[in-house]
Amino acid sequence: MTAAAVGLSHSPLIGRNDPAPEVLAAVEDAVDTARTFVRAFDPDLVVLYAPDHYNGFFYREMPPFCLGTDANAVGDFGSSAGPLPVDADDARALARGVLDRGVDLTVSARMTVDHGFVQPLEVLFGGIDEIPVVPVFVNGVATPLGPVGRVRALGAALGEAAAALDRRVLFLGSGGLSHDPPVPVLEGAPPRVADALIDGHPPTPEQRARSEQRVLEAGRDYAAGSTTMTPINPAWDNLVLDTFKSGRLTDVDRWTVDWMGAEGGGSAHEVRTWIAAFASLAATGPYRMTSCFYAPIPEWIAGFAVATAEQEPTS
Ligand SMILES: O=C(O)CCC(=O)/C=C/C=C(\O)C(=O)O
Ligand SMILES: [Fe+2]
Repeated sequence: MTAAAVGLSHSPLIGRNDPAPEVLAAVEDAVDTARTFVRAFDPDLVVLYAPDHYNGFFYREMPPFCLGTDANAVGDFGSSAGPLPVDADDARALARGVLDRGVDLTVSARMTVDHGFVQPLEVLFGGIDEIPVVPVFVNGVATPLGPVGRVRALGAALGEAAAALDRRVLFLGSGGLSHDPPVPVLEGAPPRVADALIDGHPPTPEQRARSEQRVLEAGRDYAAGSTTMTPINPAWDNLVLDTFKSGRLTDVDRWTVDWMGAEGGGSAHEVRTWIAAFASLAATGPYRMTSCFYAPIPEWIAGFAVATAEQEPTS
């Protein structure tokens, strides 16, 4: 088995509230580097770790992580809708492998996913149906959140299980570093919002358009400097990226939920997807980061990063 990893921030504001042309050009360059890396690696399976934003997972029962043997995208924020080409046999084998290694993984035979899953497939592969995937939801939004070390354990167990497949596997983590976009919170929510977060009533097109407009306005306000959101934190983002770069992944076991939220804002927990992806790669042997780009981009409400990593060649 051959493995590689990519971490890629997502934002619903990409293409809708873009930064200055020179910033956009730098991001496009970095994403191009990642695309070239992926093309050269030529994966035949993508294990995609991504969060959800109350489109597929709700408080009626909110797992810390869940592997899909089948998945359908809702098409929020202009992302593609429809089925993901899930490799159900590999998905089942990986689920068994993770459970065998003592990580209590939830499995879904009909997973609903949103832009968190779709955007990296569109950005890196040009669409959602270009490559077989095994989608793995990693909760990075809905509190309470469990210990970060368990996410590392999930990634490691899945990486070990993947090593048994005769595959070229790309572990892909989707999510921002420090960022605090307007995502609804159950605690203190008005009854109508709480009901939606618990039961997951699919929004009407008008409701979806209103919440997308809210995020767009928040991005504009944030870029203009008038906001109450937690600021993007480049120092923390660089600490996080250095952790992946150095391979000192056990450091994350000391990261607390409170610390991450205080340093990086309410959606900083999405970086759990990167932790899972790098832990999966690390479980297959030593790795090295081959590219790493970072920029704080207020227009996207994102500490935005893209990084690629490959296995160290064996001598
Ligand atoms: O307001 C809503 O109902 C949805 C908000 C939402 O989905 C925001 C998503 C933001 C990100 O995915 C992000 O910045 O990571
Ligand atoms: Fe997100």
